Amino acid sequence: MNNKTEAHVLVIDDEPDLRALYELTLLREGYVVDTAEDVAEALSLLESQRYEAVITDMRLPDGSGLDVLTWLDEQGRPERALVITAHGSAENAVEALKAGAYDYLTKPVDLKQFRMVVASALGRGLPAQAAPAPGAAAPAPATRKPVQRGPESALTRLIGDSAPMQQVRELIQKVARSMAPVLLHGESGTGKELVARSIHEVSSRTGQAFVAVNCGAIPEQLLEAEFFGYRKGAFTGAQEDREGFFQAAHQGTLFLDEIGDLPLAMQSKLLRALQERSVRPVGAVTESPVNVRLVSASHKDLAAEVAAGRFRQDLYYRLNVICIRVPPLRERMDDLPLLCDWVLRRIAQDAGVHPVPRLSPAAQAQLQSYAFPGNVRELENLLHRALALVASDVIGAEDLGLPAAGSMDAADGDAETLLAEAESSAATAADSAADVPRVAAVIPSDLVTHLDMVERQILLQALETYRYNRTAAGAAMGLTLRQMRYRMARLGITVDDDH
Ligand SMILES: Nc1ncnc2c1ncn2[C@@H]1O[C@H](COP(=O)(O)OP(=O)(O)OP(=O)(O)O)[C@@H](O)[C@H]1O
Repeated sequence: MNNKTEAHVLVIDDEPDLRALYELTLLREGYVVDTAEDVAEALSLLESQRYEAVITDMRLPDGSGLDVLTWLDEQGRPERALVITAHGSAENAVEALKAGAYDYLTKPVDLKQFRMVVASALGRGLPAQAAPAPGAAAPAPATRKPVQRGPESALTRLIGDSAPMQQVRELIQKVARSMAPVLLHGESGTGKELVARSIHEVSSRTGQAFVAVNCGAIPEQLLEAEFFGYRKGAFTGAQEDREGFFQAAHQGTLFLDEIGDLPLAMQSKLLRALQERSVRPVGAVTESPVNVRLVSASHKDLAAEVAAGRFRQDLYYRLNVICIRVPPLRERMDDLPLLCDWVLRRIAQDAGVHPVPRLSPAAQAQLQSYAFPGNVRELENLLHRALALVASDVIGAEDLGLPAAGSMDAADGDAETLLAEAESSAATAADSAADVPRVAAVIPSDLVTHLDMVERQILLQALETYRYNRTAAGAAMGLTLRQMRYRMARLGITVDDDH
């Protein structure tokens, strides 16, 4: 029995047997329980009493569980809501999460899972049997990104006051209050992992594990073992029990980066684990429940991947309950001074350099006019390199190793400074196409992604120039319509009509 709790829980269900079953299960856990059989009775109890959690059936005689959720939201009530949905009704579950439910359970309710989900909603420890198998080794570190734990929280490290970043921050705070899966969409280097980590740290799971996995970095034949663990002797080389990412992230958050890279077979297994909330290690006979909050990310347009048959629609639906778009740096250039400042301070501190070097006005102007196809990661690399090369404590434009003016059109306000500073001819908007090969003046940390981004920019530019006529835009670059279609699909570019 859980003795640290006197939590009040309200159960709403019109079936007397189920109501009694839930009540009894919760009483055994040491909670104080009230029950209601419809929306009206539930609301009258809620008006006179605060609860820590409300568990409601979706279908009720005088309305729906969503009515209770809406009421709680409108009243600004702090109760965490759990919704019980009919079996196979993914729509209901997604709808409930979008309406603000903390989590959902599917009928027929598995009592072990029921206890686990309620405990999680109440921020309590979980039943012992839900924990990973005792003695199981942690997953192979090679496939886990190192956890960077600094004194500052991830949210504090997420620099930027621009409107798009403020929006991202608000969404982080909002989604951290529930268990709803979150899909982060954004180009490489925009800070998706930092956002995922922030969601974890703001949520009640903060003291637990945050496990970050790059799905594209794991060989296909190892995926199942890495995700779900394995038992000793399951295959040659399995010399001990080993837990997978799911067990390692138990009670915490699992961040699946580049989820679009998972092969279809693994997508099915992942979907099953999410639906059942339990995993079966390779070579094990039974499944064990896991309580994991999932955040996934992709730089690909997953909807386009679904349309192309490369990503399971049902999995996409499950992952994409809440989508946060992490904007590219070029869409939030207002944040550049703050970011430069922060990055320079950090690099100088790590390198023991005093005083922290500053950027000359010319260097600032040049950065401001650069497109940053590799986003914040590219900015970091660029400043790292500049700091290593600079002889004084002022970083000049020449230390950045960028073309005289970036691959993007010079920002209006900076054009004069750029003209004055650049020794070579200044770029104008008309020069930008000719500048493209110079985008890689700084050696990219990930060439393939970098080239994809460059290609994407060129295709978009051509499409815009030719009013989204793919045949004309393709022809201008020596591509047939077929080749153009292929490249656009690969890079997730869509246009409305088939021109
Ligand atoms: N808003 C930001 N403030 C401060 N640092 C940031 C910000 N966004 C990104 N960074 C830094 O940029 C680097 C790349 O960020 P991160 O790994 O989160 O990007 P990502 O979108 O997950 O990239 P990828 O898709 O390639 O994995 C990290 O060092 C991160 O700390």
